[in-house]
Amino acid sequence: MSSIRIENLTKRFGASTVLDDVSLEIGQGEFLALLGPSGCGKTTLLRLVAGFETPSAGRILFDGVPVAGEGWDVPPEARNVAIVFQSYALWPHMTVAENVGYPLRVRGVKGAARTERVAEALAAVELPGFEARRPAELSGGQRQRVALARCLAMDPAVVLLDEPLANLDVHLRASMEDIFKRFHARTGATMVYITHDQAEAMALADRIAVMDRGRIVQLDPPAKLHAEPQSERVARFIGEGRVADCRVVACENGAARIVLFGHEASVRAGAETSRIGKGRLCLRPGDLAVGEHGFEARVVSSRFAGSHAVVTVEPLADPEVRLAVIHPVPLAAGASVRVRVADGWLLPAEAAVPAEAAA
Ligand SMILES: Nc1ncnc2c1ncn2[C@@H]1O[C@H](COP(=O)(O)OP(=O)(O)OP(=O)(O)O)[C@@H](O)[C@H]1O
Repeated sequence: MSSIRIENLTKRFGASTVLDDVSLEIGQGEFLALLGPSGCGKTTLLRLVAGFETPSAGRILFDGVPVAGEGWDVPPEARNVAIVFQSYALWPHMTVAENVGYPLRVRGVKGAARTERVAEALAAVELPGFEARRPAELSGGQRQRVALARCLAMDPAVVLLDEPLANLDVHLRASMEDIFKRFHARTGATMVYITHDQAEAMALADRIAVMDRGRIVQLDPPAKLHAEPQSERVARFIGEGRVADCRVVACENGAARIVLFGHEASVRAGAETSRIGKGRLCLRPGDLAVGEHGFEARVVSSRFAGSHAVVTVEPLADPEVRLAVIHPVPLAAGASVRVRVADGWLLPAEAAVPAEAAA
């Protein structure tokens, strides 16, 4: 396993800057997810780490040793990096055992030693006994597990995964998430995992780097990212967050009293935040409750989600705002309700600009 240090990395293609002064440290054996909308630069960052692209500025170090930038350009094969793509990239003419054993063959591992390592890798991804099959005889999930087993056999220091579950259905994704976790525990490899699926990133990663237009806009463990978004953009991107204007009447030691649509409520704030006046509040569906108290609102629509419903409401005090509320059952459109603020997160002051104005 290697630590990865990315320093002021910029990548331009012609006139467009695809990565803009990105700095990031990934610890030895850490599982880091790169999360962001299509085109934000995730794959480009991964390709730079792998060595398929060279930086326009900045540098990349593995275990403190430069591999790219400022005159350094260690080729991909010398970086001990394995890559798992969504397309699996298995050789169709080879058996599963030959595919998994290929990196070992290249390194000169022969005979029983190779057979043993292949069997071990296949057991780790729960495909024992599949050695003689060809990729065409496998399901999508099984192919992806063979690709992982090939990675495992290589014993890489760094594993880069580019949306490896994108081609799989929902059920397979869940079971593959478990396999990735076990794979990570077994190899101890440093893993960088690209996804635009936040649930996947939350389920797998130690930390998540949220990217937006070539920059990292927040880097935090999943729970903190969800609970304490540092900008309006992240607040909206993660966990169906909605943002509304509020008035802060008291704020200290991580707790704030706010007035939202004429009603007072207690919410969370950054420990260092102490201000009163105008504020912007991030509200997740689970932060609100329909009941006997709270601000008046009208139900716009309801979406049934299995164990509960997500009800969209518009406050009477500001019908432009749409908020989502978790409720046991769907509610009829047009119904009058009261909504209580049970929790919420006061966005840091520097984030209190509308997303459009910040764009
Ligand atoms: N070789 C290239 N030449 C020119 N532009 C490129 C090249 N590679 C990527 N880009 C551009 O860089 C931007 C970022 O692309 P990148 O593939 O890194 O995004 P991404 O976040 O991985 O997106 P997705 O989730 O859709 O894969 C895009 O606008 C893309 O068109």
